[in-house]
Amino acid sequence: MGLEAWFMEENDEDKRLPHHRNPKEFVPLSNLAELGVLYWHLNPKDYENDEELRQIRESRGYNYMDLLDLCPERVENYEEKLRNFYREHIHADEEIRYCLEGSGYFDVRDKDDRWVRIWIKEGDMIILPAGIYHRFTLDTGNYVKLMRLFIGEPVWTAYNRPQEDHPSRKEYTSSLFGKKAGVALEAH
Ligand SMILES: CSCCC(=O)C(=O)O
Ligand SMILES: [Fe+2]
Repeated sequence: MGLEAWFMEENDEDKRLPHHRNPKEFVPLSNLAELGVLYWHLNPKDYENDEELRQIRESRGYNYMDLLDLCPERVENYEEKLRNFYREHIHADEEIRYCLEGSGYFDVRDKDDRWVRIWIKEGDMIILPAGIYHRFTLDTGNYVKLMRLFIGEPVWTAYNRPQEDHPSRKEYTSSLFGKKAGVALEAH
């Protein structure tokens, strides 16, 4: 069990297809952790009474919660939203998503700027750190229901790439590569 993630083959095929490389190149959870991506598997059937979810929310301060039922009937400007989700972007805050039904792909950039495709399914909860370049698409199942969590009043503002001067981006890259490297480069 666990989350599946892999290096993407970038081509013009439908973004909802898996885009595996040939041969497939899976990315272990430990590599995602190095990028600051956190993961839990929870029981989505009883999320209202889930003690594990309650503890995660409490320890990380996620007092805001809402549900995003990603289907044309329930979401205004559905096509436009999906297009925007798939534009490479960052946020000033963590992006916390818990999959209650369906599935989809979160793509994140690794240290070498390669796309890693993360397949989230029912019960998967992931946290993307502030400042990580990412995007989202449905898979060929065409449906997902997500819980969104946040600390305080939610801000979903997306800053499209490039954002190298954005404070959250700078903080993220220095957490990845170490502050010393950044200082050494600036001294030149
Ligand atoms: C459908 S939730 C994931 C899309 C995304 O990256 C965002 O909401 O910022
Ligand atoms: Fe996002």
